[in-house]
Amino acid sequence: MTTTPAVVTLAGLDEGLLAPLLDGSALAVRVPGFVAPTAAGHMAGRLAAHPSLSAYRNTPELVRVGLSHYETHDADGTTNDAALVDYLDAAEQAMQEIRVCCAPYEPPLDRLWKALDASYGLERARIADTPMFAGVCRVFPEGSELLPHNDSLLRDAPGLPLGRELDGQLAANIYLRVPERGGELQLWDLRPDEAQLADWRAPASTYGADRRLVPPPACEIPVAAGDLVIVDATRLHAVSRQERGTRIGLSCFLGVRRGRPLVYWS
Ligand SMILES: O=C(O)CCC(=O)C(=O)O
Ligand SMILES: [Fe+2]
Repeated sequence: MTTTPAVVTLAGLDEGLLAPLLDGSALAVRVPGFVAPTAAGHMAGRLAAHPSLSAYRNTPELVRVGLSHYETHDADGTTNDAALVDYLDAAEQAMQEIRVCCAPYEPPLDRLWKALDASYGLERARIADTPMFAGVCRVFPEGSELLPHNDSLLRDAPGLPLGRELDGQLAANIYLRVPERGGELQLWDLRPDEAQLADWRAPASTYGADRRLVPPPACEIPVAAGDLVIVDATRLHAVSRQERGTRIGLSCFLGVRRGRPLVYWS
């Protein structure tokens, strides 16, 4: 078995930002201090007080501002048509409201998207002709965690043509507030297939693996407020328990299509 060097740290958004992930030579790319601490604190405070802050429709332990496409599925994987309509209808307004929470600072995901567009080409993912929502704000309350899982649009939304166009799926996270203890991003050098994931599935979870069954992670990134971290979402990853305090971040997926612009959504 070959091992992948864990984390590439960059001083800023350089041209080759995604190269170590696209060529599979690293598990994560990280830009420490992508958002200044004062700005990150301001955004976290505004987002944590947002009136729409609520739990995922299908994963009650996750709390967010903005809807994730993942929430438009029922437990058996079928699309919930009403949830999909709600998701698409709410997209523009939710993106605007998150930008308002960032003001007077430039919304950090907009800054990332601009840089990726300049380097690789980037467009909003669409369902039929309607742009998808992008840039969910996730709040991890004290005591919460994200079990080991991976993300694949093709698996999670088999009816969506976009899933079949993707050659890869990355996840970008910008951390705005981190707990005093816990909340590390855990990464595995593993791309488990569906049979393996089914064997590992935690009994009470709709999405994640039982930590006692999976091998120890290849690395743990102790994230700091203001950091940008991008990972290959198709590899196993998790967030350790927030032992004390909450963790707040902005997140989107980046779809990789050979010879075509990247696409982004949440
Ligand atoms: O919040 C994080 O650090 C990672 C969350 C995650 O699972 C993802 O972005 O796909
Ligand atoms: Fe994930």
